[in-house]
Amino acid sequence: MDAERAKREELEANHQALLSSTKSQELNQRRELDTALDELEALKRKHANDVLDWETEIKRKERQIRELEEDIRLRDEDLERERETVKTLRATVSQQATAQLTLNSHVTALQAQVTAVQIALDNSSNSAAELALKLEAAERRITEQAQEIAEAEMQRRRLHNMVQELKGNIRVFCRVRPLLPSDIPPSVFQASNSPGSSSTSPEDDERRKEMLRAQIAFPDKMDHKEIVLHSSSESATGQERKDEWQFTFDRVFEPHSTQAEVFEEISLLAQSCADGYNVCIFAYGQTGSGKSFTMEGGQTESSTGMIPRAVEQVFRVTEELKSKGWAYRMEGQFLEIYNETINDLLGKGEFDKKKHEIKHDKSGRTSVTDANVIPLTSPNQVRSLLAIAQSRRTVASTLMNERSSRSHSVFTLRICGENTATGETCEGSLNLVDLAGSERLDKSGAGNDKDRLRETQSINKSLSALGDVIAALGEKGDGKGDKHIPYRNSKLTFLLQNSLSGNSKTLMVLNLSPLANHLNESLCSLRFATKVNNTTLGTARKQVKGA
Ligand SMILES: Nc1ncnc2c1ncn2[C@@H]1O[C@H](COP(=O)(O)OP(=O)(O)OP(=O)(O)O)[C@@H](O)[C@H]1O
Repeated sequence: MDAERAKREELEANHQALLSSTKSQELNQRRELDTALDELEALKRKHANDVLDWETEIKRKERQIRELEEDIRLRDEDLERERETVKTLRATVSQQATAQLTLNSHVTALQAQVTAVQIALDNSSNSAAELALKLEAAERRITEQAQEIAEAEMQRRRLHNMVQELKGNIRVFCRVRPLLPSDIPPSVFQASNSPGSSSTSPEDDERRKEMLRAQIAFPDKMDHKEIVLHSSSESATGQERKDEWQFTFDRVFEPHSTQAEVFEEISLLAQSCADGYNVCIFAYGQTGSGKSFTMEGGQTESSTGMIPRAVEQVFRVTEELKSKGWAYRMEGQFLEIYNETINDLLGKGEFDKKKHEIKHDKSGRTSVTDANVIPLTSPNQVRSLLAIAQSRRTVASTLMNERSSRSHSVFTLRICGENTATGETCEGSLNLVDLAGSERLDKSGAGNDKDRLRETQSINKSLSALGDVIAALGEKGDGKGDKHIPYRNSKLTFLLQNSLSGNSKTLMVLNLSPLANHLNESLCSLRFATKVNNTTLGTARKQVKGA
């Protein structure tokens, strides 16, 4: 029994020990469990945090993905466009390539042509070189011949000049101006353009112009010395009456003659003032007949008048004579004679109020008191002086020419030369005179206007004084040595006294209007010029020519 008890006790003890060990084990396990639970809790929290972080990250990534997807979409679009462009470019490149091929074939064809042309050109330049040589030789020949012709012409002119001088020192040229558009009354054109008119052809216009023209013929086609005027009229008995007037002058210029052609004939005369002659060139004729055009000319090179051409010629000659030891001094004076009063056209101010007097000294020099005498250094300077003078000229309106010059203008170029090598000196003068219109009273429309009447009377007085002086000089040449020369009858003749007598050379250019309306005026002018032409100035007698 004891044993059983002991055993039971042992068992109880063991059970007790086991229980306590189990208890402590349980305690331990519980502690471990708590720790594990704590850890689990911490892990759970961490996990929740991690989950939150991941969710945020995922959202960010999703946004990035969306952005990337948009980017990709845009890029795809770009790519598509680029592809289209590439496609178009490929098509263009392919077209260009085709065009290039075509061009290449053209270029090849052109190169072949160029080669052919080059060969032809080489051949041509060889023949051109040969032709150039021939041309050069021909040009040389032509230049030589032209020089020979010019020398022969100069010789002819000199001989002609000598013959003229032997005949006497007064010459008369006659120049007929062309018909101007301003000569044609508007009614002529109205008639040709009126609705009822049967024809408007240029031939008809020409025929109508022909009716306005005076019948003037120039029969002498060789020497150009004759002019013939015709007129036909009806007599009181109804019969047709034909008249013809024939005149001969030293030279007759037809309407188409140029300023250069007229000057050619007077160039020797102009240059002889450098040899010490007194030269006087007058332009005579009715208003509007072309005196100012002949003497002063127009604005263009070809229409330059006798005054600027003569001045240029004198400058040229004096320049040429420098090589022969001559030195020249030139001076100019430009006067106007209006109503028998002298105006200085080179004076200062708008109007010349000074009273000028003409003086002749014993040595044959003429001077005008208080008139400006300007040293001349170049033709250009003379041109500007002429322009100043022109603007100062007295012009007034008459029925016959709107810008009618109612005064005489006298341009004087005085030239003094000295030859330092030979000791010679010479003094000459060139007077270029643009006379006032020569028409008679009734035609100029002066009848009703007192001032115009006075102008016309003084113009007529001085022109007839000029005629009388020339006639008296002619009679003196005829052997009536003591013949009185009425220089003092007009300012014009008194001013030109020394240039009209002695060794002076005088040329009168008679200007004529081409109009039938002016035929009577033209006849008066032609008769006056014939009287002058039949006069002898100087030593020899001029031959009388028929009129
Ligand atoms: N040979 C010509 N060629 C062309 N036009 C000319 C010619 N002669 C004259 N004329 C023109 O005729 C018109 C009248 O000429 P200009 O004024 O020279 O006449 P004028 O005789 O000097 O007249 P005025 O006595 O009034 O001075 C001008 O318009 C001028 O340009």
